[in-house]
Amino acid sequence: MIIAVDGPAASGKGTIARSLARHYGLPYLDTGLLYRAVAENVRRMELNPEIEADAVAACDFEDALLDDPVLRTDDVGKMASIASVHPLVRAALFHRQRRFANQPGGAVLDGRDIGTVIAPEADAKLFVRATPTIRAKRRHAELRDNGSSVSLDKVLADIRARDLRDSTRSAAPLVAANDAALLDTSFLSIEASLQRAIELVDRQVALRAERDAYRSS
Ligand SMILES: Nc1ncnc2c1ncn2[C@@H]1O[C@H](COP(=O)(O)OP(=O)(O)O)[C@@H](O)[C@H]1O
Ligand SMILES: Nc1ccn([C@@H]2O[C@H](COP(=O)(O)OP(=O)(O)O)[C@@H](O)[C@H]2O)c(=O)n1
Repeated sequence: MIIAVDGPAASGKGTIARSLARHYGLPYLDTGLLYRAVAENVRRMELNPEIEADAVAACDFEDALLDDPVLRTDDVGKMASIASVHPLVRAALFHRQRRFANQPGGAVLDGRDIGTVIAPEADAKLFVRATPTIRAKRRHAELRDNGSSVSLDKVLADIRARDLRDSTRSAAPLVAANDAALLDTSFLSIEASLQRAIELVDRQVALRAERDAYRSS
């Protein structure tokens, strides 16, 4: 079973996707980390993420980079959003994500374009959202817990800028797939949003099974 979880920054998609993976016993990939690794590599190579050839040159990174806590910072998130605009960057990361999604037994992936581009055939798709202010408060608390002194205003401004860039780019923009179930976590606790996510996945999987049975009857 492939489960695609998409949504904007700090909507709760990672929390939900990780828990769905545990619940269904599936491997999990946070695809945002791949784009964050490219961004950090661009910085280390002293290249410019706005230049497509520079960003592409940074796509060849060591897997160990994915474990570096620096990838979780706000600045790297912003640079990732700049580098991920380029079609050739997305192409360079495409096969790795497809392979992960297509492994025997399936997988859970979260990102921006999982349900639309990486795994359009996914058995279940969620599009997770929450208001920008609530997302900024969550991300601010998270960054503060990790030792950052960034202000809430700056986090909110960064989230708004990232939403705009991610949803207006021409290559694989942030958009809900037509067949994705919407899950607004603004006023749900983590526990309640997980519960709802499991209900939505189970419902999509049951509907798909019914449809397949009908077609082959
Ligand atoms: N429903 C929720 N209520 C409160 N906090 C949440 C909720 N969902 C996630 N969080 C917290 O918000 C932060 C961002 O969540 P995360 O799952 O990493 O978002 P995303 O993967 O969409 O960027 C984390 O600190 C997480 O614990
Ligand atoms: N599948 C994906 C995942 C992330 N990204 C980009 O990478 C940036 C960082 O993604 P992320 O998922 O780690 O960010 P958060 O939602 O955790 O803040 C996003 O703002 C997107 O621009 C993407 O383009 N496609």
